[in-house]
Amino acid sequence: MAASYCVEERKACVRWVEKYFKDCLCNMKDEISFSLGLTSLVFWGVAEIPQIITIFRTKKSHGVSLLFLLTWVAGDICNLTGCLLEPATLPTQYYTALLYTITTIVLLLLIIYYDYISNWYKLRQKVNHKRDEEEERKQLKPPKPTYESGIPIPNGTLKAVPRQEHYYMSARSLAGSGTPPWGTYMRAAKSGPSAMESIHDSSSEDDETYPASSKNPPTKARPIPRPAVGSYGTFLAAAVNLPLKANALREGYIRFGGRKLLQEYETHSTFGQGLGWLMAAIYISGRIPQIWLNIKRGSVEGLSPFMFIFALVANVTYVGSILVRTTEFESIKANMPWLLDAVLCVALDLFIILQYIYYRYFRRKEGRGDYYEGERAASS
Ligand SMILES: NC(=[NH2+])NCCC[C@H](N)C(=O)O
Repeated sequence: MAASYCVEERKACVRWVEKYFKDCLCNMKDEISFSLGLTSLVFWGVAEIPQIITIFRTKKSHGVSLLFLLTWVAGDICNLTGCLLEPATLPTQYYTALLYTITTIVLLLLIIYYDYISNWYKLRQKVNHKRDEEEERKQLKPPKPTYESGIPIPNGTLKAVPRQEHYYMSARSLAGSGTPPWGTYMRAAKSGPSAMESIHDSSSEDDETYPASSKNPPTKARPIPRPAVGSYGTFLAAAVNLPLKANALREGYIRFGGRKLLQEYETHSTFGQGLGWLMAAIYISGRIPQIWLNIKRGSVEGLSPFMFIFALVANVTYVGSILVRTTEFESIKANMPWLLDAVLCVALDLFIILQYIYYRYFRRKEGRGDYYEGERAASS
């Protein structure tokens, strides 16, 4: 790639920055701006890691507001698109947006796992365990035969059948019916002939009849076939490709002098600006659920203060990177949603950090916070 040249400074752009960030550093101001942008990128890259660790350690996510994280993801989508469409934004802004979108999605998946999937799995295990116990108990103590209840057996003489026998027979008759188990058609369509083979295999197993007096009655649950993993692979490939495509779009804009070109297409810029303002509104309002959650719980247990400290540093350096680069009114105006958002988020993060200090160190001593209650319960 041919290095670009700063006409004003009469020197080549910094090569690696141009190569990897598509940015040209001509002078000291550009270099400071880029360093600040890079600092912001690093801080955003690590900001959510302390919260991820806290959730991993406690296996609970009750300290962080799910709504707050959802607003982050919604804001991130607007941000990414806005950065792509607004030519006045810096390349580091775009890469930062890409990075924190990924870390927030990881954090969100972790919360969904601990709050929903893991709980649901534990509950299911409990239910299964209970059912197994009940079944075991039933088998140890077979119920007394009843002669009034039960489904009449076709071709059968009207003789009294003990209840337990009815249970085995009806289960077997279901297994032997022409209806294949749920999902087997799907497996056949996905995996072709080999799947058909396995279906036949399993149905031949089903066809085996177990005498009612057999020592091993067919009480074992039949495994339900799972869908093939291929479809997840397709999804993953598409997801990985998406940022690359977005990047290509951005690269295309830049290569063809896109920043200037896009400025000529007012509609793009207006749309980018609109998304920028929407993003700012979403990000700013997103802090409210977290502040409210802290107040409601009267505690900050399970919340990592480092997430907000790092976010604060990241937002300050982000503002710095924009303002150091240019003080031209036009550029500042175009970057206004990003600047305003970062400044207001700094103020709100400061508030959350103060909340943290209050609930963690002052309220605790007063004996009203969760910590105090928890400690009291543990010591008693
Ligand atoms: N997923 C993220 N971390 N997004 C970054 C949000 C940036 C925004 N200025 C804020 O502090 O809320």
